Amino acid sequence: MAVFTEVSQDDARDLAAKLALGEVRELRGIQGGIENTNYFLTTSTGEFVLTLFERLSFEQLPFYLHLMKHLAAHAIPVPEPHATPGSATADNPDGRLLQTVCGKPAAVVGKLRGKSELAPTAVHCAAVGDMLARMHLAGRDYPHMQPNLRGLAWWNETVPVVLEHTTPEQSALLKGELALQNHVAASSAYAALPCGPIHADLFRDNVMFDDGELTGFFDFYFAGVDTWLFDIAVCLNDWCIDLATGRQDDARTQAFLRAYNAVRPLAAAERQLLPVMLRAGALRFWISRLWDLHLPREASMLKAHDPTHFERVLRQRVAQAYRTL
Ligand SMILES: Nc1ncnc2c1ncn2[C@@H]1O[C@H](COP(=O)(O)OP(=O)(O)OP(=O)(O)O)[C@@H](O)[C@H]1O
Ligand SMILES: N[C@@H](CCO)C(=O)O
Repeated sequence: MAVFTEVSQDDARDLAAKLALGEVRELRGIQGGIENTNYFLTTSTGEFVLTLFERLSFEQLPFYLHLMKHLAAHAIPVPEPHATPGSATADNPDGRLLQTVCGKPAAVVGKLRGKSELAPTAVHCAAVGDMLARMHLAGRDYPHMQPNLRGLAWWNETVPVVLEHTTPEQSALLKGELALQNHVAASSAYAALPCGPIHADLFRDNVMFDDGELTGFFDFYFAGVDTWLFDIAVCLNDWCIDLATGRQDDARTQAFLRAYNAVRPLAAAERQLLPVMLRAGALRFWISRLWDLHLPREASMLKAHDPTHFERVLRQRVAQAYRTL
């Protein structure tokens, strides 16, 4: 269960008072998630999610919290972070969104309606594609900058660490794909890709649906400024594949891309680089899953995600790229 840090009723009462959320009715640890400590917090004024950040620092967090606030203000359905009343200033019109609970950085955001759709149809994929394009456009005037902290620099740092735990065939694939991504990142086509704040982890378990309606994107804590195409690739690799084999599902892929394109048409460089970006998206999560499995955090009592899933997805994407050459 994803409660690395126990929050007491007293802590919750103090926080609710500080944020003017009313009287605490219930505080319940959330099962699921592998990064942060999450609680559902019910008060006399509503339902919220309290997150204690286990890895991100006080310096890194304002980027994510202000991004959520910005997107919510642009009608993108995301959980809205709550500010300490009266903390808004001319320099910081959103107010103080970051709190401290049990010595850790923490935030309280609105609870979204619904549940994740783990077996999506083409209709769900179209809804995600449409909203992702809207989110990218809404982020264009977001004034803060923080790179994708799980981008190419992190892959270059982390691959040598995980290679100790992989077979010779896996090591060859990891090294070859990393070399390819470094080469692509230095190309003029890559430099032409449009960039902005991206979610970077928009898997099925980070989107809510209620009765068929998309009610929100959440878990923005891997967001960063990167290419919009990387966000698209991450989605296609999770929403639009056959989960058993890692193979692309053409109907769902087309539905996603058509809906995205209807809001924001893909640029020529994006069409050109989509196959290699799908490989980048698979590589990113293969690396992080290897890292989470073989270098677990001390407090982790969690079931790590299976890295071989993304090895399969990557091998499928490599084979697919050759087919389209
Ligand atoms: N704003 C929200 N509204 C409703 N439910 C939420 C919200 N935020 C989190 N949850 C619930 O809490 C669970 C865990 O949250 P989350 O996915 O953010 O975990 P995490 O450990 O921070 O991240 P990760 O998915 O990267 O492991 C979600 O699956 C969801 O059920
Ligand atoms: N979405 C990630 C988990 C961390 O957000 C994965 O499936 O590996």
